[in-house]
Amino acid sequence: MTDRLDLEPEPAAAAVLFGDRLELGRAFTESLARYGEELGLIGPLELPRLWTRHILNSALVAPLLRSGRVGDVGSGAGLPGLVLAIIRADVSFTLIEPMERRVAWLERQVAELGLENVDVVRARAEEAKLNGSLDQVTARAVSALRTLIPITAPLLRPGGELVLLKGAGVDGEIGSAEKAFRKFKVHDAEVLVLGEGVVSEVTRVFRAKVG
Ligand SMILES: C[S@@+](CC[C@H](N)C(=O)[O-])C[C@H]1O[C@@H](n2cnc3c(N)ncnc32)[C@H](O)[C@@H]1O
Repeated sequence: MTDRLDLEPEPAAAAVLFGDRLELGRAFTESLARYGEELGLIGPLELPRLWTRHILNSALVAPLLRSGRVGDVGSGAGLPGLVLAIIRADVSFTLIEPMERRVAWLERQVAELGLENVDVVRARAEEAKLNGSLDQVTARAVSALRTLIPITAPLLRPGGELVLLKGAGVDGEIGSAEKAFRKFKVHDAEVLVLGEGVVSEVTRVFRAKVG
């Protein structure tokens, strides 16, 4: 599989984003390229753009994290949670994922990469028994804000922050999520566009405080 993958088409951005963790980032990406399709973690069409669309897309979020405890809801293949844990060794990550096969993959990657800042919890976010304990919550490609806010916001401590990776339709999602904003006390919401002029595919983040 790796012969179909251009592992690092944007080396300057990769060096800046990963710094001295670049080798670990490459090791994770190579594992995902090798086993991701077979394990149902990543579609075959995504392999050639694994680095630009998935790894760098996740890595761009790293500077938004404060030191503390971050939960990644619906980690799946480890996006963005494992990529962020590789870059931010100073942050404690809890990867929340209900599917057994994906949890096994995440646990194996944590062991193989030697990451000491990651716990993996097998659960749906709404059943994860983490309510009110996290400083920030990330999620990528899990669901629209209208349904994502009710499962992510309760995990945060008062004043905690949502850092949700979103597509180009994020403004429409915000318009449809007003009821959830009110119910879960979401405020100071903003959309950040990360990586403009640095990478070929920018990352959009919905960031907001809760409580
Ligand atoms: C489309 S995948 C995206 C995976 C990864 N975040 C990515 O960007 O590639 C959605 C993931 O969310 C998980 N998921 C769905 N509902 C969830 C819930 N209520 N709590 C936690 N994870 C959930 C699924 O099992 C799946 O792994």
